[in-house]
Amino acid sequence: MSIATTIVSAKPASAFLVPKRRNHVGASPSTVRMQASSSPSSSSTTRMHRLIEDQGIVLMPGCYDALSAAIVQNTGFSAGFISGYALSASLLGKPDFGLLTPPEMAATARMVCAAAPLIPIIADADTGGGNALNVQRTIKDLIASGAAGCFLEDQAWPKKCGHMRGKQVIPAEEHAAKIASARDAIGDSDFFLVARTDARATSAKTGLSDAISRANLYMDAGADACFVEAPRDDEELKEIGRKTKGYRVCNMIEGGVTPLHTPEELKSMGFHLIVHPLTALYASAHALLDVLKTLKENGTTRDHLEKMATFQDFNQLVNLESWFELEARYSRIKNNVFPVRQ
Ligand SMILES: C[C@@](O)(CC(=O)O)C(=O)O
Ligand SMILES: [Mg+2]
Repeated sequence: MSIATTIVSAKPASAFLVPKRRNHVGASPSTVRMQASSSPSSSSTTRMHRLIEDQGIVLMPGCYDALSAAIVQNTGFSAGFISGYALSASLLGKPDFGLLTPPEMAATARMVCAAAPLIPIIADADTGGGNALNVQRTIKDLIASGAAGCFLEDQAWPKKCGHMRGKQVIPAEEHAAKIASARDAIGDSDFFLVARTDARATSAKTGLSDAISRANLYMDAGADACFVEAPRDDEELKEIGRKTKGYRVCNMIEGGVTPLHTPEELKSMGFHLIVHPLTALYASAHALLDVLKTLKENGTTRDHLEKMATFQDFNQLVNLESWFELEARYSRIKNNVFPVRQ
C-alpha cells in the first residue's frame, strides 16, 4: 500500500482537505493547492505565487541578518531567504545541527523583513519546532514577523543541514499532518508554504522514490510548493521535475551534493524557486578571514583598503543621509513649532 493510500484510509474523509483561502489580489476565493500531476495553478494567492507566475523562475539568495537582507534587496533580487544554516552560524557561531530555535528565527525574520521591505522573505522553519501543534505557533510567529512564507522539513530531531551525513526523517503521515496544521495556521494570510523532504538521503536505492512520494503527499496535505532536498545529479533533478506536483524548489549549495546550475537550466528541469542559501554567508566568512588575517599580519589595513567597503559606500548602504535629513526635520519642528512658552 502506498503512503498516500495508507493516510487517506486511516483518516476521516475531510482530514486532509485543504482549506480554501481568499485570493489576495481579487475578491473571488481560489484554491491554493495544486492538483495531482498538473502544472502549477495560476491562482495568484500570495506574493510568492504572483512572483513565480510573473518571472517563471525566482532566484532567492540566503541572508541571516538585517544588513545581509538589505544587500539582497539593494542588489536587485526579487525575493530573499533566511537560511537556518546561516543564522545558526551568524547568531550562535554553530553548525546547522538543530541548535537554532524557532523564536530566534522569528526574531531575526522581524528585523530582516523590516530591513528589506520591498521583497518577500521566506524563512527557514526547519522542522517547525516539534509536532503539529508546535508548528502552529511557529507559523503564526513567522507571519507576525512579516515573513512571506517558510520551508517546513520532515527531518527527525535533532535536524541537520540537508547536505550533511546522518539525517533521519519522521513518518510521512506525521509530516503530512504538520503540513496540514501549518495550512490551518496560515488561514487567509499571505504566506507561502514549502514542504521539504530529506528522505533522499535515507537510502541510496529507494531514497529518491520515497522522497518523491513524500513531496506529493505533502502537496496534497496543503503545501504551496515541494522541495526534495539533496538530489545527487542531473538525472535525479529531472526525475523530481517530472514526478512531483506543483511548484518545485531547488537548493544550490556551493560544495553540497547537488550540482550547481543556473536558474534557466533548472527551469528547463521543472523548477520554479531556486535558493542559494549559503552564498552570502560563505562570501562574508571568506572576506572576514582574509581581511582579519591581513590586519593580524600587518597591524594595519592602510595598504589593503581594496578588501573592504569604503566609509562612503557603507554609509550609502545603510542610507545614512536619510537619517541626517530626519534629524534636520525634527530639529526644525522642535525649534519652530514648539517654542518654549514665556
Ligand atoms: C537550505 C538550508 O536548510 C540548508 C540545507 O539544509 O540544505 C538552510 O538552512 O539554508
Ligand atoms: Mg535549513
